[in-house]
Amino acid sequence: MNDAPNDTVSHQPAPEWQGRSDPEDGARTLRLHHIANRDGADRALIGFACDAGVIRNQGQPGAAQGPQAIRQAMANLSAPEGLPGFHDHGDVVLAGEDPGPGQQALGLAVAGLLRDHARVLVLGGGHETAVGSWQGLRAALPDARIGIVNIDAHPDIRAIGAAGASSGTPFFQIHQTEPEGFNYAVLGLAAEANTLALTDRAQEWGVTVVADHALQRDAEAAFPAIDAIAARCDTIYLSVDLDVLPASLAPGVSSPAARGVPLHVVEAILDRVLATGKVRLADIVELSPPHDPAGLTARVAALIARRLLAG
Ligand SMILES: N=CN[C@@H](CCC(=O)O)C(=O)O
Ligand SMILES: [Mn+2]
Ligand SMILES: [Mn+2]
Repeated sequence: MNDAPNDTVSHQPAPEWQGRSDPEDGARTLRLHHIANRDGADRALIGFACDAGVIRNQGQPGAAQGPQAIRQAMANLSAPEGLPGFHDHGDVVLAGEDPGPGQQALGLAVAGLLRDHARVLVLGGGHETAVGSWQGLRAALPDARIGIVNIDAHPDIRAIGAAGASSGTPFFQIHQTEPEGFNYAVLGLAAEANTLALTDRAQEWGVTVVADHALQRDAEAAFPAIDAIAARCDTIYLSVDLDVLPASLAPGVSSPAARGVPLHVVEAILDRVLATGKVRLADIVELSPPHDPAGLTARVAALIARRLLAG
């Protein structure tokens, strides 16, 4: 990994992956912890231990513990058929109040990993993770038309106020950097959780929005948006904010959803996006372990991570 840009950022090496083994059942007993850090794997994992953006966004701190909790929940999941392995590159850790230096370090790391891997999965962190994820993809693919698919109750296009950039501003920041060719779809938006100013801005910027109401039974309503972005873009950055899920399943986020989009619908959306063959980069954000006492949200995040590594 590249050197951290300043002393508020450090790198925590990947932990040892450990878990259950069942040798008595023969060869096909691999779990994710068995295939972590295997030579030749073309999938990479990196964490962003940061909740500075959530705190600035008046949210609940805790997302900095997200990467470790997701890894732990992943370890004993079965290794999917056809996934030979993945490399874990540890965490970029931000200690300060400004997420910027951490996002920059994450971006450098992601860019490096994209050179050697077909897909990189980032474990956040608050949704400020997205700025680092996107910077890494842009650095690795300077000429690509990037499409962004964000599965989220919120568009996260808040203007930057006195507090500075936060977990509510990442896609505003990306739009500021590249207003031309801003290809952004938000799937699962909850009208009640966003002011009209934000939905107006989304409309003004040509953001594709599919409401949570349209995604209660199945994922059909999201397919045209996914297919259109795939047709327009060379590569897709897929971001999954766990607060899109109902609070009954994902209580451990800063801003839990009363309604939310059911997990089977989120999974069908993921499969459709992965089936485009254009996902080089994905992230899972907003897990807050202190608000997840039973570890349920981490388990849901782990299922999503497994799918994103495999698909
Ligand atoms: N990451 C973004 N989160 C939401 C949080 C809203 C809330 O705390 O109620 C947002 O900024 O819109
Ligand atoms: Mn978000
Ligand atoms: Mn959200």
